[in-house]
Amino acid sequence: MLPVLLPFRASSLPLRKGPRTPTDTPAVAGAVGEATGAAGAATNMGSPPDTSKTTKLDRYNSFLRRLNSAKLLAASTKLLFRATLLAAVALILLLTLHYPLPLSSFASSSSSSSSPHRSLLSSLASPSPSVAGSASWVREIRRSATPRRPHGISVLITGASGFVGTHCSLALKKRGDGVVGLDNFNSYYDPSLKRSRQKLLSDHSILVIAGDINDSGLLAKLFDAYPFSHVLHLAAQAGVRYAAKNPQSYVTSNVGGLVSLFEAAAKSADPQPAIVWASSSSVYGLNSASPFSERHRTDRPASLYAATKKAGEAIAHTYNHIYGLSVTGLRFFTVYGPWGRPDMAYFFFTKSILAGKPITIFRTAQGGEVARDFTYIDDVVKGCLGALDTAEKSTGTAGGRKKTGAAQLRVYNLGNTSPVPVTKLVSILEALLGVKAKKNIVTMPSNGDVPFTHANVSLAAADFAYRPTTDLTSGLRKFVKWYVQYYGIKLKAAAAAAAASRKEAM
Ligand SMILES: O=C(O)[C@H]1O[C@H](OP(=O)(O)OP(=O)(O)OC[C@H]2O[C@@H](n3ccc(=O)[nH]c3=O)[C@H](O)[C@@H]2O)[C@H](O)[C@@H](O)[C@@H]1O
Repeated sequence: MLPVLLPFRASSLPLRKGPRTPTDTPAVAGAVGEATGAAGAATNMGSPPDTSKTTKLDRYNSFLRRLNSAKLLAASTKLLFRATLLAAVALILLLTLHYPLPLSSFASSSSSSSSPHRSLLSSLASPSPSVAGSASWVREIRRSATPRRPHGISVLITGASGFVGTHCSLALKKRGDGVVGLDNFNSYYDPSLKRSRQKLLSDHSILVIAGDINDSGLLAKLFDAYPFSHVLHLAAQAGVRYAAKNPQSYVTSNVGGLVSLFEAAAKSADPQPAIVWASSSSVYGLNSASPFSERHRTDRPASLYAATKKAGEAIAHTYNHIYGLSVTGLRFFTVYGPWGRPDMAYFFFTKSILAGKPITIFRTAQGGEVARDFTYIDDVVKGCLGALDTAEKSTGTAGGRKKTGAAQLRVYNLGNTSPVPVTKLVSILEALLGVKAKKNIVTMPSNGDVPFTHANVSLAAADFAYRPTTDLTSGLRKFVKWYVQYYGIKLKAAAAAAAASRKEAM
């Protein structure tokens, strides 16, 4: 809320308008009063005082004094008003910087331009942010969080402007559930893509709050604003190889952020929500038994990323055990699709292939193919919704004081069940883009990658009918369609340019 200013109305004071005279200033008015008084005293010595004159003079003097003190008051009031106004403007500026615009303040024009991210940037300039905790902020949250169907759920989605977060938000909203997003819009990859996703969600009346999961005050306010039945916790530092470059960011988001969220859910939320969160197939690490089953060992992570996700599963156990939080971990297997993550291979391969630039394809130390159980986003979304729908209530009391019984604790693989070599992924992309890739085949660097992943999803199939249905070619076709539309690429022209640059390089 903006501070409400109630300025004095200087004009309501009895001040004379018109040109200034010497009596307009207190110093001159005082001098006039004193001189008149001295003259009066001299007259008193010789003859009876003309009381009518002195009384008039006294009245006149006192009127002048009142007039001048009123003017002084008016002048200082004006000064105070201006200073308050200035301070208010400074405060508004400060708050705008700290709390970027909520989604609802975006222009609601549903741009059909080939590059919506550009139109979004202009809409970001629109003012009127709501401050966390203010009445209008709470109203916006309640509007977005309230389900529109009988028995609908209300979900707080962290990482809502991320890849999986965006798709899950839309799917939940579509079926009538309430959704509020939280995202810190960090710059791990192009934040304008995250803002474009936010705009997409805005167009579907989904509010995304700009904020960090490590901000426990903000989390408390969110849980105060609405009794969310569920949290879908997707905010994380993703990426396997980046962990070697920026290890601390993984600890901050995937361990610190997770604890911060569990703390708020256990102790601030009333009632405690059920939590579904994103773990990762990477927890299987050096596991060689295949396909990966939830019963397999996960104590040999190959990257710090994997180690923080594994730590998350252990932390989930603790909060479930102590506070009765209902927690479900989902081990995602290399999720891909429209609105995807630019740090992932399928995404940046596409960009490089279209630009006629070389791509690096890893092979194992033994010279074998590296393969992934690439999973299409729509299948993963179905898995997320299935997990939310079958999540039982938490059993802890508000304030995290005690639990009334054992709470649900689950973990599921969400994969595609059919690993595909990376070389095959590249040849599918080449066919879809109509461009041959320039390939550098190198031995997989030992910075966290594993040679293959392969999901056994029988547990998710049994518990919430999870059945992946999208093969890699169909899924990549949808991705490429989105990619060229989003970036405004004319595929034929791009293919011709890439072919020309290939010829040049030969
Ligand atoms: O499912 C998972 O557990 C993980 O999936 C992905 O990790 P990753 O499978 O390594 O996905 P990409 O980075 O897109 O790599 C895909 C495949 O391409 C290979 N690759 C990657 C990069 C490159 O330059 N060349 C290359 O051949 C990788 O070795 C891998 O086999 C995500 O980045 C993680 O956030 C997620 O948790």
